[in-house]
Amino acid sequence: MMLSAVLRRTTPAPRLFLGLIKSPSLQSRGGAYGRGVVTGDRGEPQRLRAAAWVRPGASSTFVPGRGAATWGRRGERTEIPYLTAASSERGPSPEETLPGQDSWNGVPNKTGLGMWALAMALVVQCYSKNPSNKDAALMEAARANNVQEVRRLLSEGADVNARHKLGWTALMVASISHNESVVQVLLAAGADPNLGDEFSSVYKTANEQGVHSLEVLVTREDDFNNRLNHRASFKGCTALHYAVLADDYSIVKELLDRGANPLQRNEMGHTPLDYAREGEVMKLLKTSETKYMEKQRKREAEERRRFPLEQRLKEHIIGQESAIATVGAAIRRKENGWYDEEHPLVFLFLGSSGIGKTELAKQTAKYMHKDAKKGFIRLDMSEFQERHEVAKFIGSPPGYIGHEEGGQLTKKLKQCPNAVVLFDEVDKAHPDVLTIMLQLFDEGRLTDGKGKTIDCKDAIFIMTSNVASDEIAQHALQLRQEALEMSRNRIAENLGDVQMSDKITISKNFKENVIRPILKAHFRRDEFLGRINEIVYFLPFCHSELIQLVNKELNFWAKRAKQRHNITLLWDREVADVLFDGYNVHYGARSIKHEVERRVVNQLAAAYEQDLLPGGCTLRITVEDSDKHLLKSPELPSPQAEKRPPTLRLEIIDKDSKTRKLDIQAPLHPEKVCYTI
Ligand SMILES: Nc1ncnc2c1ncn2[C@@H]1O[C@H](COP(=O)(O)OP(=O)(O)OP(=O)(O)O)[C@@H](O)[C@H]1O
Repeated sequence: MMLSAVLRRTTPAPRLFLGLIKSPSLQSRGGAYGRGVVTGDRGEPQRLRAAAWVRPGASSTFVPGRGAATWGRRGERTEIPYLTAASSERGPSPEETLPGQDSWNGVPNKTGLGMWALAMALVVQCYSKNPSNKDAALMEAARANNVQEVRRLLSEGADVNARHKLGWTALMVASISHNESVVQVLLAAGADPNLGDEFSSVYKTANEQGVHSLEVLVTREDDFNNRLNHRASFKGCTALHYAVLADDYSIVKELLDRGANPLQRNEMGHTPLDYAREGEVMKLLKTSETKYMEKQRKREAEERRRFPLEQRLKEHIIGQESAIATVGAAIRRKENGWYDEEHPLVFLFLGSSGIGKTELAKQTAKYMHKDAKKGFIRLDMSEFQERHEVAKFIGSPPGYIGHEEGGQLTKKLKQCPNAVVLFDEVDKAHPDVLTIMLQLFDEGRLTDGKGKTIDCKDAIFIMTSNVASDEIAQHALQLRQEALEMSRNRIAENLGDVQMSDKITISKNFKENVIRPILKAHFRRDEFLGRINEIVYFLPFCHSELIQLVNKELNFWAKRAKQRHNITLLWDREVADVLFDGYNVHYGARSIKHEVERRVVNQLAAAYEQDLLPGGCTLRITVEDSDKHLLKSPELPSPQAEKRPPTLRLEIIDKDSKTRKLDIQAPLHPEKVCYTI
């Protein structure tokens, strides 16, 4: 079924025939489905190709050299220009017709057959025998099974993985054409057997590239063969897919031995095995799949051991160590097969705004899926507050508006049933939506508005909520304050080596006695809470984490300054202490981002606009009156701190290391005020 979908139908109508002319003395070979090939034996002429659509039953006469094709019925002629480049060769006389023309266009030219020829003929392309482009020549040699030429071109620097402008590689061409020796030479030269074809179908590729579909068809059929269905999509097909389509055992084996991935899917989601016929090739692919899976599993396990998930997450997320540890442990259980296969993993992320809940979900999706776009589904649950919005979630039933569109969740889950799904602000969702989610978490499947069931036991569901965030923040601040007090006392009592630790963990007691009742009151359903595998707590940032966040943000802008304006941006250590003052526990890391934009980036932009920043300069951010600035912890507001707020200034470091403060005019009062924030 699958195979026949990509192989051509046997009675196509209208038919296409092609003419390839190599020299004036013409011969023709009849081909299947009306394909005609005209070849010659004199000189080293240009190769010309022409194509025309002919309805079955029409007769045709091919008149090369005069720039016209004639399709006739009992001698009537309709002339269509088609061979503009033919004049470069000594052509046959205009009236010369092709021997065997009846067979090469595949239709009888006897009387009584109507010329309802829809004929459209055109010049497609003109190739010289020795194309200056080595990569194109390599493709040609691969197609023609010219091993020596392939070797020569490779030794002269042709790119073994170069693509035809329509998307395929020489290895794909050699694989579909049964050219085993060429396949061997290409693989030995480093051809990647796992590259996917960029060619989709004739019509789609023609559309995408803005080329006539006939030109695409002719080119494709020339390099591949005309048994492939030009309506089917070949995007993502590897050389192995093509070797399987050609049912060529030796080439399939060669490719597999050289690292071809038998599990690689094309864009339609099919592996090479899906196209295999019963027999040796199918057997070989089945055993290779099993071996490859085992190898892949070992490689991934090794990778995880060397570079654990927690470490990856910490590269992007500052603090939130216990959240990272909880998520990391659950995913490790799942990856190593220590989990309940009947249910998906469900997390509830709790904490105030801007402290990394969404970021952790995103990074988890990135880790789990190479295709981060499909592998991460995010739904803002505040869009599902009304009962009727359930339909938006899973799709409307038949007869209702939007039935055809499908649901926001179901549509995306269908594309990637093992995605990481983020339900943002789940507390805002209507109870009916929660009921559907409960079914999803419980059974690991979901039925959409069209009655189709999507199995998603392998998905990871993450809900976020700000419910109880004040309680969590207060509790964390209190714990931190207690820890700080204890440290201070120990210092006062001179107890020696005291480590001031910012790290705290929420007690089990607090979770059970404070958080659970709030959640229960909110979600009103024990079974809903019961289906959550892990409730993950996100805590407000401590001092050292805030300094890291400020530096992360400044680094981001320094990178931008370098990339966009070739400006090197440096800053004093105290700058971070000043900027972290902008932290607001209700907005989390976002408040730090805004503070950096307000106090640093605004100055940079104004200085740039006022032409104060020569290209390639080095800038430093400094703190004015830094000695008057007393450090304060965000969670411990101190009354004596900062009587006069410290300001940030930009200075240029000259080549002789001398510094010069920039006089940036405040944009609203350019004549008066100096810009310092
Ligand atoms: N712990 C963190 N480490 C690094 N960056 C962070 C952290 N927390 C937040 N950010 C940054 O702050 C911004 C907002 O974070 P995020 O979207 O994860 O917040 P959230 O906790 O999901 O908040 P909300 O509930 O408002 O959606 C993002 O740009 C993110 O990169």
